Amino acid sequence: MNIVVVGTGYVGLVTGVALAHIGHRVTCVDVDKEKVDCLRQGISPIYEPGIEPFMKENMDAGRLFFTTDGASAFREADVIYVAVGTPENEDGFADLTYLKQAVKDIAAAVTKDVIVVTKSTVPIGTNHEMKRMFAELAPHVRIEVVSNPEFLREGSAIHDTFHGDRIVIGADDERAASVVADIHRPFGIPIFHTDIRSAEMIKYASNAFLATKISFINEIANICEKVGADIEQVAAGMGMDARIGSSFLRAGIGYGGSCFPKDTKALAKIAANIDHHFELLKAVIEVNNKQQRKLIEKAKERFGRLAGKRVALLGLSFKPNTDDMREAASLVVARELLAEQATVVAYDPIAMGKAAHVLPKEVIYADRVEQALERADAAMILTEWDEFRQLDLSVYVKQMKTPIIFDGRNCYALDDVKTYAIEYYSIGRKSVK
Ligand SMILES: NC(=O)C1=CN([C@@H]2O[C@H](COP(=O)(O)OP(=O)(O)OC[C@H]3O[C@@H](n4cnc5c(N)ncnc54)[C@H](O)[C@@H]3O)[C@@H](O)[C@H]2O)C=CC1
Ligand SMILES: O=C(O)[C@H]1O[C@H](OP(=O)(O)OP(=O)(O)OC[C@H]2O[C@@H](n3ccc(=O)[nH]c3=O)[C@H](O)[C@@H]2O)[C@H](O)[C@@H](O)[C@@H]1O
Repeated sequence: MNIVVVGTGYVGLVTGVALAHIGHRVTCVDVDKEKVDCLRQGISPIYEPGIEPFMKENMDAGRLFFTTDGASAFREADVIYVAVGTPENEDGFADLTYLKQAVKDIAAAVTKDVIVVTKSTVPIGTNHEMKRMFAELAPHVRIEVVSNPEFLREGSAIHDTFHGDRIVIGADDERAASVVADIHRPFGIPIFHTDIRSAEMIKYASNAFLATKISFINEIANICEKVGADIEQVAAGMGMDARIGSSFLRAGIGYGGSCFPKDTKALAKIAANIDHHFELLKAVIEVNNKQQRKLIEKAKERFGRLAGKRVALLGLSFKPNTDDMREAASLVVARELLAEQATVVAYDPIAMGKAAHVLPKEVIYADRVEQALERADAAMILTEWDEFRQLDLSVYVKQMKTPIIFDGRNCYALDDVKTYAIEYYSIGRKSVK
């Protein structure tokens, strides 16, 4: 099958490489020339574990190509996957500018019938709007539109693509649905066939539900702190109930990333547009906004004023194993610390390059974790990188002016911390003083 993937971001690149790996001829198209130049040299513009060798293997096998020339690629395509960004608009709704441009580009180029598969997360009704646009802009060919939302996580994107829980295919046309199902069958993942609108909703509902789990466990953690219970124990005990499930019960400083924040807001907006006030989801968002500030609150309680304090920020990306800074808690924490006139020294094993573009310019960057901790009055752990989890706790004692840790990701066992002269504040657990 001759497949084209539009957009070479986290979703497009991983989808393209995976489809090439199972034997298709895949051309990935992006409007960003720099990205395409990089990709052609076998260099991934994003940090995603395992992606580069995987790319190279399929490029060398003559199955994977990268281009900015969408028109030529579209003309040859049997199936076109659309994986462009659908970021948040000013009013919280999904911005469909890139998607609509991709539709126009495809419509202007195709000369034969083709199936367009939407991987991008799009509001309910968007695939039908795309179909309408295709009918208007390219009446000479038949373009079927299939919704195939993506559920991969950054940092484990390749694993998720080959070991996902389900592949959702939303289609009006049975033939198009079966072509897309055949493409995906080699992954050996259960395929769920449904209508287009339900497929679009499955994506938003799934992300909103996972975000709800996180805000729920964070609220329980906040209560645990006040009643003397331990959130790690509580989550473990809850998770043993198969109806609840043990995943997504890690308390912390809230969810970030390119999708939960934008997709929860978009779903609330989709609901509001039809006069449904999604109170539960609004509370999930509100709880998350507060939770991202939790360590600042704790530090203020401990120090009173933060002015003049030197604070080491450990971890800048929104989660480990990615360099993605979109909606990372570090953005909120760094800004607030600087507003309180603290000095911020930051370290991240992978994301510092990207962080420097989006964090305030006053942030100082350290080359190593030890350097970030040097002479610090406090350390704040924002991302649970293995490097921090495995760090010998004596390093905090040795390097810091005062070894006071505010751990937003519960990286250390309380019993371990207690064996050092460390003051330790984490989420939903007793403080160690
Ligand atoms: N990042 C993630 O983990 C996941 C993202 N999604 C959804 O997938 C979609 C893509 O997300 P990401 O991969 O993170 O986006 P991204 O922002 O990393 O990449 C999008 C790419 O599309 C390119 N692009 C934009 N307009 C184009 C056009 N007309 N022609 C060709 N290329 C074009 C951009 O240059 C960029 O390289 C979004 O709707 C997102 O909500 C869904 C599941 C997971
Ligand atoms: O639509 C998307 O883009 C993707 O969004 C999430 O994936 P991702 O954002 O890459 O990462 P997650 O592992 O879900 O983490 C999201 C955020 O939640 C936080 N989180 C996660 C789990 C948890 O128990 N507690 C918690 O605070 C993480 O620290 C992170 O900030 C979903 O897990 C994917 O299924 C989905 O495809």
